[in-house]
Amino acid sequence: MSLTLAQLLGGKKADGSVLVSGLTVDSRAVQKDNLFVALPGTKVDGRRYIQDAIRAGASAILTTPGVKLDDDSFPVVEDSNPRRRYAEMAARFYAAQPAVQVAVTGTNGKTSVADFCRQLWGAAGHEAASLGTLGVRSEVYSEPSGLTTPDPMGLHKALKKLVDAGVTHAALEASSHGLDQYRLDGVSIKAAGFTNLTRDHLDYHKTEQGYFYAKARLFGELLGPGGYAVINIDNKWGSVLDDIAWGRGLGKLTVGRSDKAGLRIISECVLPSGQVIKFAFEEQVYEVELPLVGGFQAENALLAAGLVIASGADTEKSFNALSKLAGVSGRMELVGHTAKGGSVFVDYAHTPNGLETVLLAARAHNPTKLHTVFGCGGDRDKGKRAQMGMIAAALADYVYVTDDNPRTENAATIRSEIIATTPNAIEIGDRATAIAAAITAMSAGDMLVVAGKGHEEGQIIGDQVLPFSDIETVKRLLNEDGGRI
Ligand SMILES: CC(=O)N[C@H]1[C@@H](OP(=O)(O)OP(=O)(O)OC[C@H]2O[C@@H](n3ccc(=O)[nH]c3=O)[C@H](O)[C@@H]2O)O[C@H](CO)[C@@H](O)[C@@H]1O[C@H](C)C(=O)N[C@@H](C)C(=O)N[C@H](CCC(=O)O)C(=O)O
Ligand SMILES: Nc1ncnc2c1ncn2[C@@H]1O[C@H](COP(=O)(O)OP(=O)(O)OP(=O)(O)O)[C@@H](O)[C@H]1O
Ligand SMILES: N[C@H](CCC[C@H](N)C(=O)O)C(=O)O
Ligand SMILES: [Mg+2]
Repeated sequence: MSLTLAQLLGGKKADGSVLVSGLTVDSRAVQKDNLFVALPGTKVDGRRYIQDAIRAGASAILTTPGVKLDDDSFPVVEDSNPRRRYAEMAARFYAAQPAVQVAVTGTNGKTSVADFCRQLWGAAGHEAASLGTLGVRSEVYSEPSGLTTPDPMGLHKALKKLVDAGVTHAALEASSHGLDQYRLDGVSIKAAGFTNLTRDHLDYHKTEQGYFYAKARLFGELLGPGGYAVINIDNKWGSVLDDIAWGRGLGKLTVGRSDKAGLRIISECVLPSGQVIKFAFEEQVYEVELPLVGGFQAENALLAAGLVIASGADTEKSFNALSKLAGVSGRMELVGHTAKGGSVFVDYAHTPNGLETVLLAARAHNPTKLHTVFGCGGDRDKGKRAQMGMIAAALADYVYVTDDNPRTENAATIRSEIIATTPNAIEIGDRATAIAAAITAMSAGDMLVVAGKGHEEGQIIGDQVLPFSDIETVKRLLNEDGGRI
């Protein structure tokens, strides 16, 4: 499959004889007639590899203005924002996207909301997909993913595969890195969702404002005229996005517990493995039994309902389908019970607010004692560590500090940065041993939340990924303990 460079530029002036067989940002992956996108990176300058790419068979280059090539007749597209241009070109290259697409951003809850949208559309009879941390998921086509928001070529290739397989509705996760790097700028979005914004990724964005601006691009730039902004307004940043949406004349639906929310949670009644939620929408009050644990899951489920309704789904059917939602792997997932009668949950909380939220959700079930096992990822925002330690110390009765994905950092150093604020923590570096110690210590009526890795099936140590799953580890230990799954 090849297009001309002129076609990729959307009819803008360019040599119609230059053929492009694919696009890539990595000179090492260049194949014959590929367009190489030479990007100034955060670690190295991709523009240094232009000659390598030409030697490997590239037919054209996309890069920033002012780059001099050995052969000045070689086709070069200059753009002061090459990442955005790359995303637009990737969209033209694959030229197929599901007719109804929504994107969701926020620090916590993106994967859950995207998954719930897929399920709600599925219940309405649509062929639907979700794309994000859990990969590309649909009944007809699935693939694993490396990134929450994939690189534009990977993303548009997946969207085309979904369309070819018959998918008409898709929910995409928009990570702050993805938005900041314009990965989604070629995607047509009917509605955009916001869950919340709390501390994360300050290693990359530096300040909370910088982090917010990246997320705000979804509402301020990506969502086109006629689009719908579906915003949880319980968080202060939600109101700012609400103003942005108002200023741009976008459709708006606010969600949350606030009196001002258009889709408003009135109350929740906790059940052993779910909750009854009462909520109001357009002068009507609804009551639904939601088979998901935790108030935050009610917020995510209603945001998903808001997104599917804003993008055309039937209101009553969407609300009714909430009672059939399946939990998302590794998100407040009840894995089983110990022989003595304690319950064990696996959750993906990897931010201070995420950990606080799940521990409070667990507390709402009145456990006799609350235990938690967690660590923090290496090569990621270090400021989260002391905050997560403090939160665990305040909210759990027993805290086990263990390893998450140390990546290239020293695991013991990461643990010590957490333990600095949780002095009574039990430190056990080996994650399976830490989970085993917590399970052994549990009594009847206790709860354990194993946090941080959720659905993950590997532990990243150095540049190796070793097989490891919290869910499988808990199952194995509960079996050994004589408990039930
Ligand atoms: C920090 C970050 O987001 N980095 C992204 C960024 O890379 P970079 O600018 O740092 O790349 P670099 O290493 O400096 O290299 C610059 C350029 O030179 C190229 N290069 C490099 C060497 C060479 O020999 N030839 C060559 O062409 C590279 O391909 C690159 O295009 O741009 C690259 C594409 O050009 C992305 O692949 C890369 O994502 C990396 C893989 C990554 O790990 N990103 C993570 C942090 C991420 O995006 N995570 C979010 C999750 C966040 C959340 O959950 O909230 C996600 O969406 O998954
Ligand atoms: N609405 C919410 N408010 C606060 N915490 C939440 C909320 N939703 C999820 N969480 C917490 O965040 C964890 C991750 O949830 P989820 O995977 O849906 O988020 P995400 O935004 O996709 O995360 P990532 O940034 O890794 O892609 C959950 O396991 C839970 O601990
Ligand atoms: N998308 C998140 C995932 C974190 C998961 C946690 N297990 C870790 O490794 O820090 C990030 O890249 O920050
Ligand atoms: Mg996610």
